[in-house]
Amino acid sequence: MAENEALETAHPYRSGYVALLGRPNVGKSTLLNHLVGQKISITAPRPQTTRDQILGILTRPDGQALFLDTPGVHGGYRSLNRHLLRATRGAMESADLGVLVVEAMLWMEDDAEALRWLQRSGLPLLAVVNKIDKIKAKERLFPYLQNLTERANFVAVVPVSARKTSDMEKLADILIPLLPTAPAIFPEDQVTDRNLRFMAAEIIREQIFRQLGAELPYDTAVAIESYQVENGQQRIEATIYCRRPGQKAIILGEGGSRLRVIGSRAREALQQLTEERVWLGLWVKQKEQWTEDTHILRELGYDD
Ligand SMILES: Nc1nc2c(ncn2[C@@H]2O[C@H](COP(=O)(O)OP(=O)(O)OP(=O)(O)O)[C@@H](O)[C@H]2O)c(=O)[nH]1
Repeated sequence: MAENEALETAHPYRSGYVALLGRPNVGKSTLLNHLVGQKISITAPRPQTTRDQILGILTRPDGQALFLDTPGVHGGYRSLNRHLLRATRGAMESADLGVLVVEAMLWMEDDAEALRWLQRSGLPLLAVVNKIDKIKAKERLFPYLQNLTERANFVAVVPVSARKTSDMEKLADILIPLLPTAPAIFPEDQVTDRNLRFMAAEIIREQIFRQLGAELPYDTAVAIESYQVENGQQRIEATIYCRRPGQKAIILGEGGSRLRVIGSRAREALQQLTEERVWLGLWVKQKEQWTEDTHILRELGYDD
C-alpha cells in the first residue's frame, strides 16, 4: 500500500485532450486505431454538430489521452468553411496538447497549414513523423527530422510507423507525460465517449449507407428500441424509420434481402466492437411524421 502511494507520487496520473492534426493521407486514422486499439476503428461517429468530437480514448496505467476530431484535417485546410473552422478552433481550444502528424520525407503546403493552425493555438506541440518503414536507408531521415525540428518549438519529434505496435507504445510513453496531472476523465474500459447504444445506431446507419448508396432516402433514421446484455450476449432491437412506403421497399430489398445484409454486416461490426456475441433484430417502419413523434425523437437521442 505504502509502496503504491510512493509510486503514485513519483508518477502522478495524467489525463487530457489531444488535438491530432495532419493533412489527408498522412495516416492519422491508422495512428489512432493502433494507439487506442482495434476497437476504435469503427468509432468515427460524426453527428452534425459543432461540439467537439472525441475520436478515441487511450487509457494506460499512467494516464488517459482523449483524441479530438479536428474537422479541418479531413478536407484540407484551405477549403475550410466557417462551420468547420469553428469546430476545428473549438477542438484546439479544449485541447491540452497539439500533435502534428506528417509523412516521412514529405512536406507540403497542407502540412505547413496544419502547423500554422497548431502554432496559433498556443498549445505545446508534438510532431509525429509517420511511415518511416517506407524509408529503407534510415540515414536519409536525419536531415528531414532536423529540418522539422527547426520549423517549430516541438516538445519532441517522434518518428514512427503507425502500423507497429511497439512504436505506438513508445509514442504513448512520450505523449502521456505531456498531459496535465489529473484523474481519468472516462472509465477505463471505454474507447469512445459515445455509449454502445449510440454506437449501435451509428453502425446500422453506416450499413444502410453502404447498402443503399445513392438510393438512400436522406430522412432515414435508426432508433435503438432496446439494448440488453444477457449471459455474454448483447441483444439489440432497432427500428429503421423512413417517411414513404417506397423508401421502405428500397430498404427491405427483394424479399427482405437487403435488410438481411444490412443486419448481418452490422451484427458482425457490433461483435467486433463489443467482443461478445450479438443478436440484432431490425425492423423497418414507415411513418410520415416520424420527425414529430416524441417517442421516436427520444429514441434517437433528440430529447433535449
Ligand atoms: N507504409 C505505411 N503506410 C501507412 C502507415 N500508416 C498509414 N499508412 C497508409 O497510409 C494511407 C493513409 O492512411 P490513413 O490512416 O487513412 O490516413 P489519414 O491521415 O487518416 O487520411 P484521411 O482519412 O484522408 O485524413 C493508408 O493506405 C494507410 O494504410 C505506416 O506507418 N506505414
